Amino acid sequence: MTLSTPADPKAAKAGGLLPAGHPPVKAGKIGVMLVNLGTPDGTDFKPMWRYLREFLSDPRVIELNRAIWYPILYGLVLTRRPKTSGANYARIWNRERNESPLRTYTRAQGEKLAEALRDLPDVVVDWAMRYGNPSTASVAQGLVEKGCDRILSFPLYPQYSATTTATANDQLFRALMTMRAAPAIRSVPPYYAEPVYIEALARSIERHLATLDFEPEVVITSYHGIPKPYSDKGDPYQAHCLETTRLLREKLGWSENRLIITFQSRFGAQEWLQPYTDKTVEKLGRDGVTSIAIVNPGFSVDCIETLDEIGREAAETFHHAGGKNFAHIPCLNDSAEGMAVIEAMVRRELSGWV
Ligand SMILES: C=CC1=C(C)c2cc3[nH]c(cc4nc(cc5[nH]c(cc1n2)c(C)c5CCC(=O)O)C(CCC(=O)O)=C4C)c(C)c3C=C
Ligand SMILES: [Fe+2]
Ligand SMILES: [Fe+2]
Repeated sequence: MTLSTPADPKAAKAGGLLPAGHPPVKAGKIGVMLVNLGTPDGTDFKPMWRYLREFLSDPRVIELNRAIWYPILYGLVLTRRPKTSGANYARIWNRERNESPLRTYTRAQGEKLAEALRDLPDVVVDWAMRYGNPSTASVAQGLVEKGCDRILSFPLYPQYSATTTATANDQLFRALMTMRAAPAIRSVPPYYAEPVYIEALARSIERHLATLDFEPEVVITSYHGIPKPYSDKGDPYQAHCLETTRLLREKLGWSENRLIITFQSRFGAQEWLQPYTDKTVEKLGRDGVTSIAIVNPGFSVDCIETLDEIGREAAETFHHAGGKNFAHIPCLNDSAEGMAVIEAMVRRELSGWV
């Protein structure tokens, strides 16, 4: 069959040259997909078990040999953790929507981004999770069905780690494996040093500190940790975190003693990146520091790790160690500063496609 160049290029995009009987070809749209980590569908044992099983079965997250890990996972972790973690999630649950804050904020980011990109009529925005719902596969499929033959995926992690960014990308490509007409893919790179991100963090910190009735002597930038061996083997995550904190310190004009870096959320027995957040908070309290604030630059939205582990646990640790004033600075979430970062990254990475 000879195909001739159509007078209307849009007709070619829509499959205008197809032989009779060929299924319609949907094309011409560009999907933008925000991807966050994932979260349980409920706080009861079953949904917690399902979420933790999917998360902790990911070999990017737990690198142990499966023959060693699965008996521990199924015999120890999944028999206890769904209950204890579920109780923590219950404390921060968004009861109005019956969902976790991570999902509420990620949805809000998606909706606000769609609004901000209204000048790009061929762009369709959606949001997905690496673990749980809405799944990466279902959202990618939905975008393709809407006519997206290109998808820009945005793993919402400012600092790259194989345990987060890489596995989000893996999951998207895994979804493409079952598609006959798979879209072209671009992925937003880590943005740990982007001026728009550093500026947003600095403005957000200043704005929240101005609302406090005390001035923190020390502000901690607390990042989710990873096991130290992952870092030693070449995961650039620690370097990205150190650079974000350095640039933030520079932007705020603060000293190395005023803005410090720690790592939180240890899991399992091995050593994780240090210094640990909980130990540091305890030491500051014991050393006579009376006022501190903690900010979580590595979390795009507030979640169990920021609201409960920092907002509740770290505050308790500090008070028990003798500290007086504690503040948790919210994540960028869907604030104007936060949306400026997401929009700037997306517009830049869409170049050549729109
Ligand atoms: C070995 C285990 C884990 C690694 C490695 C890990 C890396 C990592 N995680 C985040 C971001 C988040 N983690 C969250 C929750 C969470 N993380 C782990 C374990 C590892 N994370 C567990 C078991 C959980 C579930 C909660 C619990 O049971 O303690 C979340 C919050 C999700 C939510 O629903 O609110 C985020 C976000 C990063 C950035 C990271 C490595 C850089
Ligand atoms: Fe985690
Ligand atoms: Fe935690």
